[in-house]
Amino acid sequence: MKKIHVFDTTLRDGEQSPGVNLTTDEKVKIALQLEKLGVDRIEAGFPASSPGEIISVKEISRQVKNASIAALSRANKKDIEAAREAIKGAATPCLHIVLATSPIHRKYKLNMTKEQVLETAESAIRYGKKYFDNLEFSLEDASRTEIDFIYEVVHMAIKSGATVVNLPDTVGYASPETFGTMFKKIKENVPGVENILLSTHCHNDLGMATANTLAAIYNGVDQIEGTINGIGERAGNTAIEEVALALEMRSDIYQAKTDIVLNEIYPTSRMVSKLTGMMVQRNKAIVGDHAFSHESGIHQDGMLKEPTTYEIIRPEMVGVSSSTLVLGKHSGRHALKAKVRHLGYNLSQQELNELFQKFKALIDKKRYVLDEDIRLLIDEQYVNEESMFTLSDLSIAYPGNESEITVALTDRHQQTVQTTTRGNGAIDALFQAIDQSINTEFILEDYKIQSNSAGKDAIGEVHVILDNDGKKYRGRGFDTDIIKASAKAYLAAVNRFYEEQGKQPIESNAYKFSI
Ligand SMILES: CC(=O)SCCNC(=O)CCNC(=O)[C@H](O)C(C)(C)COP(=O)(O)OP(=O)(O)OC[C@H]1O[C@@H](n2cnc3c(N)ncnc32)[C@H](O)[C@@H]1OP(=O)(O)O
Ligand SMILES: CC(C)C(=O)C(=O)O
Ligand SMILES: [Mg+2]
Repeated sequence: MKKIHVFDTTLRDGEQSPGVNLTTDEKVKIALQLEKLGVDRIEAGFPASSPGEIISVKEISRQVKNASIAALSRANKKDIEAAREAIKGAATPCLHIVLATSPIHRKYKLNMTKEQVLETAESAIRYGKKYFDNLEFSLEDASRTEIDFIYEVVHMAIKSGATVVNLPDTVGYASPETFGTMFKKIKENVPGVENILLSTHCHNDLGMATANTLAAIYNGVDQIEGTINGIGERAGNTAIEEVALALEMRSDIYQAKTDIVLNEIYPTSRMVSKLTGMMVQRNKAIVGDHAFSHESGIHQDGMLKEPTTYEIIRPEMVGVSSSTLVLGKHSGRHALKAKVRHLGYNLSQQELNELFQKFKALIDKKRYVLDEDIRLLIDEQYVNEESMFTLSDLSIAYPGNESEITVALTDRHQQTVQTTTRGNGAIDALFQAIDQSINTEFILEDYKIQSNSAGKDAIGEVHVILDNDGKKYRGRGFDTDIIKASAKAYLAAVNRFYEEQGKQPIESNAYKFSI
């Protein structure tokens, strides 16, 4: 079996999904989980994009011990220096230089001739090689580049010292047939290609990212790039979990394997979804809620007789499991620990203790605590503990047919702000009250609510996207009370706003007191 190297770009291309802006702590958590998942290289970010990005990439480089850490850079010295500064502490750093090669990008974006593209790329690679043994060069928009020019650029990159050459389908334009042929031709026509890792990076604009990636593997690539849950720019990137499973299930075709630890897939997917706020589509392959559900009679009959009639992947294989252990009012820490393990999470003793307190609080409100409830409680623990504001009190009244909300928010300095507002419904009043408390106005661009477990007392999950001056902030909140879940989601987005801007709240006129 040929080994396929996995280059994860959840923290770089994945973070390019609109509205996703992870804090350093969140990025480190994801990076450590990606390492556990067994990816070979983690693209930690694009350091030249902001000083905050350099800090995050540095911290990831410090904490991740086994996986190689890559940083993206345009083909210029300034970007390369920023990348160098950010990943110099990594165990195995890798500089990733990108420059577009297609006629459209050359003409309209870069305003460069073919010769200028070659010269610019070569001098960037040679400059980068002074500091980095591992260097990847990407021909952005390769799938729309003339094949002869691809040969020239790939050859130049190899001669200049690139150790990985990546051919992305940047705009998701490729089809498996043409994309596979491109790699076959490169292997046949470019001298020295056998001495480097040939890589691919696909986007999902036509829903073919996984198919194109597999076609590339079939035609000889050594490395694939992608993200968890397929998040990323526009329609997203290749979903790593889909490729890993396709290779596992169809080794008869591809004769290739990744080092992905399959049963870490589901916990990783959950973590990425919760921290990015990007919900996984229910029918998404491998990690969607319905990926292993069987609804119709004939299928259920088949499953009962012999699961392989309708199930090609055992859910446990990817870390999805349901157990017969029922958690209730009288359950203790041992049962909770066993359930947590069964659900695919590894928690420290302190995390388990915190979860136990939350579990006991929930069982006072809910008759049965289901697997999904436990997952939500764990996911909620991922919320940044360093939040600017937390919800300390909330009450609702309906005087004269109007909705009136009183909300109390506590900041990091233990100052509490209390505001009472009326609105056109409880949610309108609630969000206005929060805006007034923090003296900042957000546009509510999206609001979604769903029940995540069964029963009238189920936990509600709310997602919001807020807009402030054109920038988007996502937030998520859980509670058995949906008004509280909405307040938590709104505050999670507000906290992201403050985190990103490094801002202090503006003094508000709301009633303020210390606790
Ligand atoms: C295919 C991909 O996903 S590539 C990664 C995309 N990711 C991102 O862009 C996220 C981070 N980006 C950013 O924060 C900003 O774009 C920055 C800080 C990098 C640059 O910001 P600005 O200096 O304001 O430039 P802006 O983004 O508006 O324009 C890009 C410039 O880089 C040039 N450029 C684009 N790609 C490259 C490249 N690979 N190498 C060299 N120059 C490039 C463009 O031609 C343009 O130059 P111009 O100003 O001379 O026309
Ligand atoms: C930086 C490159 C690899 C990229 O993201 C793309 O071309 O899509
Ligand atoms: Mg990309």
